[in-house]
Order: sequence, then C-alpha cells, then structure tokens
Amino acid sequence: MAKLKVEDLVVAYGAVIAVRDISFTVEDGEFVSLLGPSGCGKTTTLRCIAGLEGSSGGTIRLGEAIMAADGRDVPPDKRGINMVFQSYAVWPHMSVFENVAYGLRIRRETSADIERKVGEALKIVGLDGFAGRYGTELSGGQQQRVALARAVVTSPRLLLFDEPLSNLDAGLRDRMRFELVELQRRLGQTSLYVTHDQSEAMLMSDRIILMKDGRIMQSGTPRDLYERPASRFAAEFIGNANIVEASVIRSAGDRSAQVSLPGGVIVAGHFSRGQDARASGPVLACIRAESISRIRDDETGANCFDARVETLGFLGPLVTCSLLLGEVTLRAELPARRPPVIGDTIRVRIEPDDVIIIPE
Ligand SMILES: Nc1ncnc2c1ncn2[C@@H]1O[C@H](COP(=O)(O)OP(=O)(O)OP(=O)(O)O)[C@@H](O)[C@H]1O
Repeated sequence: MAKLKVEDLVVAYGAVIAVRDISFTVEDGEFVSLLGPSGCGKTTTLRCIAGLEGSSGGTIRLGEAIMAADGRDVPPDKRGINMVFQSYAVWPHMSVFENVAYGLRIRRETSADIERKVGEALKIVGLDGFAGRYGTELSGGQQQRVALARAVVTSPRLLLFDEPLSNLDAGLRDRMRFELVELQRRLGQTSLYVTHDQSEAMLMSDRIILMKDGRIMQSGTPRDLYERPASRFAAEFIGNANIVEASVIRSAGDRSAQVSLPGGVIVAGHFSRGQDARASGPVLACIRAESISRIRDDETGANCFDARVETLGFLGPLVTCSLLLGEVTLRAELPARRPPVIGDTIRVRIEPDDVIIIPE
C-alpha cells in the first residue's frame, strides 16, 4: 500500500481537455471518492492513474515511484494498481477460482501460495464454497464479489473503483456499500473510488474530491462538504439545498450576520470559506430542507417564521413540502407523525447555524 500523489494532471483527447490541471493526494490506507456529474473527468482521472489512459501533463506518484510525468507513462501492469469496473469483467468461461487466481498465475506464484491466497480472498468477500462455479452461474452481486476478490488477491499498492455498484439493484447496492467499506478498512487498502452518486460518496469515503468540468471544485470530509459548501455547485450537488439570493445587511459579531431575503430578514451563522460575516453585499443563502423545523404556534425568537404549506409529499418517516416564507419558497422535510395540510399556515424555525452563506 502506498500514498498516491497527483500533481497538476492534465488529460487531453485532441482538442477536448477532460482533466484540467488537478492536484490531490490519497494517504496510505485512505478511502477517497472522486464525485461529480457525468462528463466531469472522474473516470478519465482514474484510468490515467491506472495507466489505461495517457497523461498530457503533470505527475502521478505512488509511494516514491513515479507512474507518469511529462506525458511519459509507466505501463499499467508495472504499476501495482488493481481496478474494479462497473461491468464486473468476470470471465464467464473460467471458474471463480481461476478468475481470482489469474493475477497470481501471471506472477508465477507457486500452486500452494495460489491455493492459499485465493482461498483467503474468497473468504474475505464471502464466497468460500463458490470456487468451482463458473461466471455464468453467478448473480450480479456474486460477480461483483469475484471482481473484488480478484482485485485484492495480489495485494496491490492502490485499489481503484469505477462505479462498481451501479449495475446492482438498490437493496444489494446498499448492502455492498457497507461491505466494501468494511473490507477496505480491514485490509487498510489505499483506495480511490469514482461515483456520481453523492449519497454513496458520503457514506463510504474518508474524503471526497468534488469535480466539475475537469477541475476540482472542493475537497474535504463528507461532513466538511455538507456543512461548508464553498460554492452553489457544491451546495446543490451534496444534500438537499434551497439556494436563495440574499444580501448581508448587518454583521452580528464575527460569526453571524443579518441577511435579507426576498420578503424577510434571517440570521445566518455559517459562512463558507472566503466569506466574511462583516462584509456586506450580495451572497447566496443555503438552507437545507432538513434544517427547517416545525415549532409551536406561539414561539418567537431569531429565525422563527410563519410559512404557508403549498405542496406535500409522503416519504414514510418524513413529509417533503414546499413552504412559502415571505416571498421565498423553500423545500422542507418535516416529521410525518403530525403532518401539515396543504394551505395551512405553520410556524417554523431555521437554526442560524444552519443558514450557510456562500459566494454569489
Ligand atoms: N476517448 C475519448 N475521446 C474524446 N473525448 C473523451 C474520451 N473519453 C472521455 N472524453 C471526454 O472527456 C470528458 C470527461 O469524460 P469522463 O468519462 O472522464 O467523465 P466522467 O466524469 O467519468 O463521466 P461519467 O460519469 O459519465 O462516466 C467528457 O467530456 C468526455 O466526453
């Protein structure tokens, strides 16, 4: 296992620049996700690290070794990196045992070692007892486990995942997310994971690198990105955010300010990096659906408002509704136990700390 260091990486396909000068590290044993919308360059970055795509500029280091520099790339089979694909890529004409043993046979390991290592890898992924089955005799989830066993059996220095769970049905995908992280933690395997699914990245990652148009927009722990989005893009991509055009009118100390929204004033207590609670002017206020709570009709204080219920949808434990506050419509999620009715005026509160001010 080793630390991955990517510096100023550029990948161009002719005139199309897929990755624009990005830098990041994945520490030894860390699980990091590249997250972003379709076409943002995450798969290209991953494939370039694997050596399946050439770099056009920048450096990729794994531990002390240089994998790519100045457009010169080490071949994929010399990198000590394994990759798990969305398509499983399990060979149907080979048994599970042979699928997993393949990388060890290429390395000319002894039969005894192959037997032992394949046995251990199949046990790790919960497939002991399946060694003799063929690829065609396995479910999608089982095939994905074979792909995982094949990836870990050679103890690579780095594991790469390209949307490995997106072909599985919702229930199995949920289970495999937890299993995969549990496996990664147990093996202490340095891992880089590509996904466009924000909840998957939030659930699984030590750190998330959020990409857009070939660039890194923000990186940090899932909590950092959720609580301190640095841009409208980050606020909208991660979690349920209402984004409202606003203007800081008066500072209320170093860490909070009064902010005017269409039809009202709200106290904001959270300022994203680069935003100063003392500076006035146009900004965006980010209010997450789950930070709006219903209170008693007679409650007063900072950020207590009357709101008219305009739409309502049942989500099981919660109802999702649009609320008209002043002239602003906000999406809120409220407990379903005592649901409001469309047309009701209800009293709500928004914690000042849950109002995040981001650059316009
Ligand atoms: N072989 C190629 N030739 C030309 N352009 C390419 C090639 N592969 C990718 N691109 C372009 O590079 C950009 C980044 O693509 P990439 O596949 O890395 O995005 P992505 O974020 O992984 O998207 P997705 O989630 O849809 O796979 C896109 O604009 C894509 O059209």
